Amino acid sequence: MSVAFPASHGRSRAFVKMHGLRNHFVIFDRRDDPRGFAVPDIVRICDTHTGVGGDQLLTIEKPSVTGAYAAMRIFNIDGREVSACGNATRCVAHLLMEESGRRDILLETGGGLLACRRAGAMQVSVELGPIGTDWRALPVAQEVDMLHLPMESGPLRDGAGFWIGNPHVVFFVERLAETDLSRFAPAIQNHPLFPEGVNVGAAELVDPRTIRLAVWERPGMLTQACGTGACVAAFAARLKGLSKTNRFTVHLPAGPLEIELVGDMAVMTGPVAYCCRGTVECEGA
Ligand SMILES: N[C@H](CCC[C@H](N)C(=O)O)C(=O)O
Repeated sequence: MSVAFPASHGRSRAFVKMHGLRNHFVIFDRRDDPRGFAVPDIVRICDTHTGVGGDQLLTIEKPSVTGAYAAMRIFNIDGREVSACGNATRCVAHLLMEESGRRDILLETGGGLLACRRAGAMQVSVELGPIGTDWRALPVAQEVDMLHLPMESGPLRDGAGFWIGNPHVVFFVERLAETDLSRFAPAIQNHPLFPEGVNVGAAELVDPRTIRLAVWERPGMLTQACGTGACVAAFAARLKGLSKTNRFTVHLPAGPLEIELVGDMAVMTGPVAYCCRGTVECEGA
């Protein structure tokens, strides 16, 4: 089945909107469309009041590496391009597997070439990693112990930092329900040690294979789910010696993701869904 993007005319551009655990995305196919998106367009399209509404805008592009079925570019709601998004990867992989009739594809992203495969009618698995533990990868402005970051904000203490295509820090807390992330995470996200900012997770280890997680994403918002954050929380639990298992269920505000750790890779499995499709007006770039 081919994915029916509506026809684009003039300034109107066809989109498909999808969500992965309510982390929602406005997706455009640029494989045969040279027009880019200006920052004000991205901001307006992602805003529910002026556009479609989404946590990120995604574009599907022609791949530049052999073996990749397509490439995906990812833009935050402030128009800044970022290099990874786990939930978006599942959504776009699903769309492209429907288009091609394939059960697995390689998707090129700024954060690497990602192996994606069907795990159910509306379930997709993605291999994310290798997860970087070097301070230079995040990046951090100076050498620090990445498993014990030298900063704190309220209940957020003794965090760990990782690169999984994008930068994350995760803090284990006693009780997530009592952790006001929107109050304490901005000081971490904007800490001078993180010249490119960072996605900030608060995780509660419920039992050795169950984590509750909330993520304050760049550029400064709580999302209903964060796939890369879930992988990093599971990886951090193991590296910090809090758990010895390889298989975790990570419960995000909108529901669970299954994470399997294989060496320094994380295989994330979770749902995808279509929201709507249509056209939106753009100035273009
Ligand atoms: N929600 C996404 C992560 C987006 C991260 C992005 N906000 C950044 O600035 O790196 C996920 O499912 O992995």
